[in-house]
Amino acid sequence: MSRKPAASGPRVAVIGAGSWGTTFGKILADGGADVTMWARRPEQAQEIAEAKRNSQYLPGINLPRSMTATHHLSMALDGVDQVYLSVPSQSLRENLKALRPILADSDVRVVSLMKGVERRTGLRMSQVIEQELRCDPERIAVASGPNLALEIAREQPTAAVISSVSQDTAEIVARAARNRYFRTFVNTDVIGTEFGGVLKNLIAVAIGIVDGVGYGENTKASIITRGLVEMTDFAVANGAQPETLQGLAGLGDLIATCQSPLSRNNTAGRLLGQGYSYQDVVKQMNQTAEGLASVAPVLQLARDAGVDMPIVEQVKRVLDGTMNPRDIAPHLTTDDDTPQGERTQNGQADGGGALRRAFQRAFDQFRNGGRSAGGN
Ligand SMILES: NC(=O)C1=CN([C@@H]2O[C@H](COP(=O)(O)OP(=O)(O)OC[C@H]3O[C@@H](n4cnc5c(N)ncnc54)[C@H](O)[C@@H]3O)[C@@H](O)[C@H]2O)C=CC1
Ligand SMILES: O=C(CO)COP(=O)(O)O
Repeated sequence: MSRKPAASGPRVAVIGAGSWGTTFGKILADGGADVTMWARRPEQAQEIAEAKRNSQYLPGINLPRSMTATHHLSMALDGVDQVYLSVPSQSLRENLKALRPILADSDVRVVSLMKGVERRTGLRMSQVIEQELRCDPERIAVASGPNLALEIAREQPTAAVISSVSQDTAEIVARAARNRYFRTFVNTDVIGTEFGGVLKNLIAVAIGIVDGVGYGENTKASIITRGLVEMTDFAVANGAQPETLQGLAGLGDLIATCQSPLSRNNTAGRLLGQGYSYQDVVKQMNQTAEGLASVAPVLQLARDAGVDMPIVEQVKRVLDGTMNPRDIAPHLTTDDDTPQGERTQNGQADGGGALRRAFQRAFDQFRNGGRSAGGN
């Protein structure tokens, strides 16, 4: 048996050996980390550990020799510095319950690779992690960006963003999760970074519907552009910074997911556009299409924040079978047709965020006796 090459980086575990978890394990191992994958199924763990393959999720890809795998959680987590989570979002909470006894009182950093919100609570994945592990948010990071797994597994050059409320954590994780084909940037806007990944899935379902019914590039470009406005309004109303949505986790991922036939959300939309019902689509998908479960909680959050999301609303109606996919448009056809400002529904550049920040700066300056309060 060949000896495992020594790692130069941190010891990490990746929980979930589907297409993204396994690809991220490869990214980390190729960057020098000592990686152990945890797979739910023993035969999958065995294939990764022994054959250095994950033939179901990454056909044709050779995994690094240094990467190993187990289906025993305690073995995967033994002595780790960082844990990366990549299971379907709706199963995260139950998985965290098993991790809690091992991770709760440690200083291990926990990184979400997922792009969904919890259907029952509307919580983002980092919020579910914080609740279930009862851990300091400074220990949590999220990774997002235009990251179609199979392209990265083929080592095609790609960028991503690592976000944490702690700049330190973001930088530590970004240093581990980079190599010659994968470059990570950092930010501290966790809300914007997570919602970017969640919301582009919903717009990708809409674009799939457009493809499925056979409409062309104008319809797609209109929906992508108005979709970005919808994403920005929603995220900003929920506390994000608008510029995050212009970055890799917003616009970048929107482009990748809407354009690629590799996208499962796009594929699900295409089937809906071709006339398959929601139930048929779920049966046909053998991988995770997070957008389908995120539609309802996102619309609820939008209603709570007073944000209109006409494109996401139409996706919901198609899923519910109450709208003909051929009626999909960048606007609701039932809308009143009063001309709207283009940039956002409020006619402001970022849903009011810039205005709010300007007020905050003026207020801080006033409090400081006319001196600048510093920061931004
Ligand atoms: N595949 C991609 O290109 C990317 C995916 N993501 C995100 O990564 C997350 C994981 O997605 P993928 O790896 O693509 O999905 P996948 O469908 O390829 O794999 C899911 C994995 O989770 C396992 N699993 C299913 N139910 C489970 C449960 N109840 N408990 C534990 N494990 C369970 C499956 O056995 C499989 O190993 C999603 O949130 C997705 O949005 C993010 C970026 C890229
Ligand atoms: O998040 C992704 C690319 O960044 C993957 O998209 P899908 O989940 O639609 O395949």
